[in-house]
Amino acid sequence: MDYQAILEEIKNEIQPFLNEGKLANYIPALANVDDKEFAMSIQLFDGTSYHIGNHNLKFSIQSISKVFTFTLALNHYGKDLYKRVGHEPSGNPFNSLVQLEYENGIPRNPFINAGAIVTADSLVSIYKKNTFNTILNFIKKTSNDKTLTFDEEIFNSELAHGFRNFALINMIKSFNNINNNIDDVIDTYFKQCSIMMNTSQLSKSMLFLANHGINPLTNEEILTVSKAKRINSLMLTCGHYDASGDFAYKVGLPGKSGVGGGIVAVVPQKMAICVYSPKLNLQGNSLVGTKALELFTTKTGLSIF
Ligand SMILES: NC(=O)CC[C@H](N)C(=O)O
Repeated sequence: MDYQAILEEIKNEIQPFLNEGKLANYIPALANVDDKEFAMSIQLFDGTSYHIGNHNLKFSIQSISKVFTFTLALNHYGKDLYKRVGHEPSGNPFNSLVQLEYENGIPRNPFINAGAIVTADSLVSIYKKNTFNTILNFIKKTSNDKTLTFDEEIFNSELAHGFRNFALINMIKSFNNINNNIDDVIDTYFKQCSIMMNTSQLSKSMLFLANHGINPLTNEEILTVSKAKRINSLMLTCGHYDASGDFAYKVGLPGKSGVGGGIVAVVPQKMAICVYSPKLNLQGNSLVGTKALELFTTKTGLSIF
């Protein structure tokens, strides 16, 4: 298949949609980006990659980081982790508080903010003050890239404006589902969200999920087959919050979005894809990113269905 030609077609066809959607300005530093930006990368198992747009432009990975932290936590705790965070879609916005009280501080899944905060807490229990470094090193390993860093300004901006996340963590703590100091946990969570990557690095970093847990570029086992299956299914059912059904319907791939405008998607046994465009739809997922992935699976037939 001529992937480069397909990427060119997609770039042409998404042009009208670049005017739609809205930047995530509830974290003020996230709005300091060119809102018409578009980039897309495809990474195959043999090391070949295809790109369109500004694939060297780094953006804040935001909730895409939740895939990495959940992978780390699942590796460490196994099934016990599900006592503290579930694996059902929430049907609610990513930062919603309502369900959490009814459900006694047990977040529905690890990809909504509440679930990612509990996941971060579970990692702080193991790695203490070294938690963020452990997360960053893990992403460096999966992407085979030692240069990754986080953006201090975005981190501080979220720390200063993350009222929702402070409400979530306090509510969860009141149900005894946070074991560590709130500031240490929230610090870890905001830092992981502020990690900066481009579409090329992110597509590489997700390859292990397309290959039964083994990074095909390094042959390193990141996860067992069974755990890789679980994470893919969580990405399919929960990776786009209350638009997960819509994403599965239109795109038909396990995927994870972030409010920084990135989306990663996994084509089992074949490739990982990342697309970036910062303006978001109403559910907080990249509007053009979703459209581009829909065009990709329509043109190539490469959906899981
Ligand atoms: N959906 C997202 O990417 C949300 C992450 C963001 N840091 C927040 O907590 O609000």
